[in-house]
This record gives sequence, structure tokens and C-alpha cells, in this order.
Amino acid sequence: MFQISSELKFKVALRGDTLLTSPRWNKGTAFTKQERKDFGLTGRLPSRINTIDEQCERAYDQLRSRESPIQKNSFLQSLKEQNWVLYYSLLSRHIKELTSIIYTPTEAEAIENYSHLFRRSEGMFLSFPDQDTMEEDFLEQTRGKDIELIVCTDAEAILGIGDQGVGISSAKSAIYTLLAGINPANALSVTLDVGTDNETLLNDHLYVGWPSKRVRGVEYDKFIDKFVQLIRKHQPHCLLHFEDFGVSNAQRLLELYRNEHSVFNDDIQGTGAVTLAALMAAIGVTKSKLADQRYVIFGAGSAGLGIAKQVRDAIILIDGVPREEANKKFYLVDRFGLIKPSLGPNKIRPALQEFVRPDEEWSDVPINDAGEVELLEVVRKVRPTVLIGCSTKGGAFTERVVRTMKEGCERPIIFPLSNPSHLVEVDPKDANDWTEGMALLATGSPFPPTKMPNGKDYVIAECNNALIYPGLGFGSMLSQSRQMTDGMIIAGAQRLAALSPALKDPDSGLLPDFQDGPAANLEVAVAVAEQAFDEGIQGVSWSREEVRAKAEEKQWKPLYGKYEYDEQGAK
Ligand SMILES: NC(=O)c1ccc[n+]([C@@H]2O[C@H](COP(=O)([O-])OP(=O)(O)OC[C@H]3O[C@@H](n4cnc5c(N)ncnc54)[C@H](O)[C@@H]3O)[C@@H](O)[C@H]2O)c1
Ligand SMILES: O=C(O)C[C@H](O)C(=O)O
Ligand SMILES: [Mg+2]
Repeated sequence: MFQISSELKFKVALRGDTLLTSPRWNKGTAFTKQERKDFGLTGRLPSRINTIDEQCERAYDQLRSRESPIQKNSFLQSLKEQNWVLYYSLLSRHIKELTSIIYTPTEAEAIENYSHLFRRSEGMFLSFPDQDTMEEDFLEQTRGKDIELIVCTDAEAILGIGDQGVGISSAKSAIYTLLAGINPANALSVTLDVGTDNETLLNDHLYVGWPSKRVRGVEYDKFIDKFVQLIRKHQPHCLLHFEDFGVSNAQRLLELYRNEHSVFNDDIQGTGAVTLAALMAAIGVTKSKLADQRYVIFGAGSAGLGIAKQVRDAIILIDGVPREEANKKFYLVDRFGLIKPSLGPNKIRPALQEFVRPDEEWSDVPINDAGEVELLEVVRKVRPTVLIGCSTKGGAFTERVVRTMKEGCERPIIFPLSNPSHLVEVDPKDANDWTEGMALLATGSPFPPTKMPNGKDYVIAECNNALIYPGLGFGSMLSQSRQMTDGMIIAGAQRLAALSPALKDPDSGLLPDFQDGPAANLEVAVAVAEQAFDEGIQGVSWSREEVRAKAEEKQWKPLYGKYEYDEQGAK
């Protein structure tokens, strides 16, 4: 339980209703008698003074009275708008249960219904038609603030549910606070509204975003560039986290900006890192090496390519395999089947080039009516030891695919990572049954444990980038590195893999449980910051030995401090 710390003291300049309606400073019934007097609250609050424990108990009771996950999500969203300490304190007490409510999978439903559930805006909205005032609008909200983190999205590829216009995903930023202790006052989520191609939204008169087709091409690039340059100018030290951009922009934008600023693409790098950690744990169980695996990746979008590159880089670094040879261990399959040259340039993004398989290799393999090599045929020929799904195609790993894979290897490593839950490529229970309990499994959304043939529970690891991106980001913010390098990301993944419960008990989950997300992300952050020192790119004056202490000291905790009224104080 959190204690009220007598050490935390704040000078606050808000009074009365403005204080009660500030989620950052509001304490509700926890304001002390003295504070009520000093801040003009005595007549505005009922008499009894509650502790944070009592407030959490009340809020949890109210939450439980909501039946469906989306109702609970709305309740928690309101709570966040009222009182940050109470919101994060409640989440911290029930991390596993409530992460699935504020984040994956329930957030998908909240995002899809964003315009209808809309009550109060959160974060920043920068809309294409208002780009002339972008700088003023940005400064209006950020002037005088120390913004350490900006999570931005253009919402073209939200989870696996596609283009959601301004269906904001502020949960990513909340997870930074919950799992890595980023001060919510120093974080900002930004929606870059460049329109939407989602017809349902365009035809919905309650849609709150800019009701226009998506801007693309040069105009889009200029708009994004204006935003990035604004950040470089006014918040040069902040981490810029890109989330859920469309496949044609995600990798491109990352490459464009990653050497200029501390930029991070979660779907590419966060997913690559958490999947690498889960794979390291899996090969720890099978006592093999990353370089010994044959990888089939189904869905060659941001996540699929991010995973391929991350694992390939680890094979080079850890197993000492040359790049060309490492590339050959991967088989990428997308909506047009196996990625091979005869698909033509329109179906192969330039970023995929390194992983294109030669046509000759497949001349003896059956093709479908469209001339494509389907997943089942790839699995038959390759006999993969690792099968990863990030395709948004629920159920794509059919019984035949899974059983065929099992024929080719003793312990198939199967990670159906598409979110939300209904898009999972295979239900882990089925994958477990079809492989007689031999599969090593991890999913993107949370799933309950499944039974092994011996009656034991098998824990399904949640291989979601939330288990690592808060730590990666925190490590970079802590060390004030101007870049998030590949070395920093691999260091974070290795640290997470070392925490795998499966290394002690092979029937345990491949990754730490989400309940342990804060501890895991702290370890990741420490590893990342230490690596920044090793690479000599830290921007701080303290030493590498102090990393852990500095990390612990910097973490924001959901605690009420003592307030003193001061006209020059915080607002
Ligand atoms: N577990 C995690 O941490 C995590 C992280 C990122 C993404 N994801 C999930 O992975 C999925 C993809 O995300 P993304 O960011 O890469 O999206 P994306 O749009 O960049 O990529 C999706 C890819 O899947 C392909 N695809 C679509 N339909 C297909 C089909 N029927 N068969 C084969 N391929 C098909 C698309 O052509 C595209 O290349 C989403 O469901 C997302 O929620 C999970
Ligand atoms: O948001 C998530 O749950 C993970 C990932 O970023 C995704 O796009 O699915
Ligand atoms: Mg994402």
C-alpha cells in the first residue's frame, strides 16, 4: 500500500473549484482540514477526510458495479479526468486486472466508439486544416512545461482495427506512468488529425475529428515535418514516441527522424524488442540458439518487419552470424502470400527487400489461383521452429497449419500477436491442444492459462510491447540520450528476457506477468540507460554507477503531498 509521504510538499496556486477540477492537484475528500481552509475548500467538501486507501476502496467498489469492460473503461477514464493520484493508485493496486480495461484489449472498443463516448478532450489535437497555427497551439499547452515524453499517432493503423481517425490512444501514455513512473504532468499525447479513410466515421455526424479523406504524399510529409521540427525547437530533450501509424509511413518516418532526435516507433521497435525477449526465453527452454531457428512471420507490416529486423540484429550480435546469412533465416508472409520477387514492386515495400525469398526456391511448391504461396505451404516447406502472427487476421493459424508445424519440430514456438483478442491468429488453448502441450506460446492480448496434457496450467505470456516500451522510453529519458539506438533496445530486451519465469520453470510464462510490469520496466530502463553510457551518448553529468538510484529517484508515484498556497506556485 502506498503511504502518504510527509516529504512530498508542493506550492500550489489553485484555489476552490479550479483546484477541485484539476486532475493533477485534486485530492477530493483527502484534502486535510488545514488545506481545506487554506484553499477555500471547506464548504465545497463533505466533512470526513479520507485516506487514499479509503478512496481506492470506494472507487474500486464503483468500478465493480459496472458490468462490461467498456463501462469500466469509461469509469476509469472519468476518474483520470478527476484525480491522477487516485486513478494511478487504483491501477497500481490491480495492475493486471485494470491494464486490460484501460489498455489492450478494451481500449480497442473505446477507440472505435471514441466520438460517441466523448466527454472531455485529453492531450493535444493538431489538425491538418489548422496547421498555420500549429506552433501557437502547441505552445499554448506546453509553454513553461518540461515535456519529457510525447506519444503521437495519426491513428491510421490502430492495433488491428485499422483507421480510427481521431480515436486517440492516450492509454499508451498512461501505461508509461503506470509501468515506468513517468510523471503524467511531463507527458503529452498528441493526435495528428490528417483525416480518415474510414467511411463509417466519415458518414457519422457525431464523428469529432476532421471529416475529410486522409491527406497523403507531400502535404502529409510537410505536416508531420512541421510537427517534428516544432518539438525539436521547443522540447529538444523529449522522447518522441510514434504509435499506430500506417504501414506506408511508420518505418519511413522512423528512419527519417531517428538520427535527428530521440524518436521511437513502438509498433516496430517496441514489438521487436518484446518479441526478441520472449524468443530468448523460449530458446532458453529448448536449449538452442536464435541462429538455430527458422522463422515464419505472418503479417509483414510495421510489427512483422520490426520483429524480423530486431531478431536478425540479435542473431548478428549475439550469435555472430553475418547479416546476409541471418536474413535467410526469415520467411515473411503477407496478404499476398510469401514475399518473393514475382509479387512485383507494388506488393513489396522497399523496407522488406532484405527478407524477399528468391522465386527459384519456391518453384516446386503449390500456389493458389492467384499465384501466391500460402502460409500452409510455407510452413510445409520451411518446417519453421518459430511462427509469429502480426497480420490482423484472426484464426489464420488453423489446425492444419499448427499440426503441420508440430510435425516439423518438437517444441514449436508460436506467438500469435495480433490485437485485440478477437484478431489473435490462434487461440492459445487450441495451439496448446493441437501440439499436445508442446508449443511455447505468447500472445499480444491477455489470455487465461491453458491446461497441459498432464493437467498442469500453462501460463500464456502476454507478449505486448507494454512490457518493454515504458522501460525503453524511461531509460532514454533518464540518460537524456539524443537517440534511441539499436544497442539500447537490444540491451532492454536482454534484460527483460533474463527476468523470464520460464527460465526457472519451463511451464511458466515466457515473460514476466503484467502484475510485475513495473519491476520489469524498471530493469529495462536501467539496462537501456547503462547502454547509453556504454555508447557514450548520455546527456547527463552523473555517472553510470548512479543509473539505478537515479531511476528510482526520478519515478513518479501516485502519492498525495502536502500543499501550501502560493500565488507563484504550480497550476
Ligand atoms: N503484441 C504486440 O505488442 C503488438 C505490437 C504491434 C502490433 N501488434 C498487432 O499486430 C497487428 C499488425 O500491426 P501492425 O502495426 O504491424 O499493422 P500494419 O498495418 O503495419 O501491418 C499489418 C500487415 O498485415 C498484413 N495483412 C493484412 N491482412 C492480412 C492477411 N489476411 N494475411 C496476411 N497478412 C495480412 C498487411 O498487409 C500488413 O502488411 C495488429 O493486430 C496489432 O494489434 C501487436
Ligand atoms: O497497443 C497494443 O496493445 C500493442 C501494439 O502497440 C498494437 O498496436 O497492437
Ligand atoms: Mg500499436
